[in-house]
Amino acid sequence: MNPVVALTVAGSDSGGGAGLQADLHTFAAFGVHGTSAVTAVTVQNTVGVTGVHEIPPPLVADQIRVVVEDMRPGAVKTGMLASAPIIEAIGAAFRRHGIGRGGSVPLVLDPVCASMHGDPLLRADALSALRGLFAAATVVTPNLDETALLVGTRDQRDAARALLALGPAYALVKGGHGDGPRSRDLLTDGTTELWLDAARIDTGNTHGSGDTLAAAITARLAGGDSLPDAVAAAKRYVTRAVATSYSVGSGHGPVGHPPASDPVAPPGPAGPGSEAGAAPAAVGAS
Ligand SMILES: Nc1ncnc2c1ncn2[C@@H]1O[C@H](COP(=O)(O)OP(=O)(O)O)[C@@H](O)[C@H]1O
Ligand SMILES: Cc1ncc(COP(=O)(O)OP(=O)(O)O)c(N)n1
Repeated sequence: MNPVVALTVAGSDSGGGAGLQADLHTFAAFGVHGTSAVTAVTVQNTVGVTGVHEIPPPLVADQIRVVVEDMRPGAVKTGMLASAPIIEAIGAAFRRHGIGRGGSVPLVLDPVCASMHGDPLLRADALSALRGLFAAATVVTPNLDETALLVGTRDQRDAARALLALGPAYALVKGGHGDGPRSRDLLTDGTTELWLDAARIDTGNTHGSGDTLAAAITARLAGGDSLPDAVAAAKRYVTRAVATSYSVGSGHGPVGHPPASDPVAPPGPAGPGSEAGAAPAAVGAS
């Protein structure tokens, strides 16, 4: 049986811990075939980011086009988007190919602004372009540093409200960078609230945790989960990923990517991977 397909639109982390490398590891752990549109190449290791080379915007859009036309991803994730022109090219490509709200393919938007060391991964003048992409998202998944930049607050409920005003169907506001004993993330669509709670694991090796959470949501959405079910499965997965993190290099090591305990089932005979399912995938974008 052929696997379902997911697409990540993200930057490369030469250290292999975060970015599209973490996304592809996560997709594979869920049994999902991972594809990628590279937005930027970062010069990065466990200590920090020392260089960024942006990919020309038409080339980013073309990577999306060839993947979508040929392989029909069931869900799409965005990570490091680097600059306003790249974000605008991606937004146009998403509209053209029916990705995100208003289309048939769910979109998980992780608004990456900086690495865990504070190195910028988004140009300062690109914040408004990034906010402009939110209306296309099924869910946005910022951490509290990102909510401070995007909507001016670190309070999880206030941030979720302000994010939803920008148009995504759901906001998942991560609380993971605090110092408390729990790792609590808030998922809301403005009507219902779901707190995803796990014990904080005592480790400095959490590089790639945000990417892994968002990629796991994407994998489960590609398999047809509802958004709340996908987020619950992804939270369970990222907790295991942090629990299996390891030291490599002299800085913050990466989270592990163990096989998922609830992998995505391949599509049935009429699914998106079969000839009978050759129409564009419609897997519950909300
Ligand atoms: N030490 C930890 N123990 C358990 N869960 C963690 C830990 N660090 C992060 N997480 C979880 O990993 C996910 C990603 O969190 P976070 O590190 O805040 O993202 P980002 O990498 O975008 O900053 C969240 O669900 C968070 O609660
Ligand atoms: C190329 C690239 N993309 C994203 C990140 C950030 O990864 P994330 O998992 O959100 O967070 P940290 O691991 O940096 O806390 C990155 N570093 N590089």
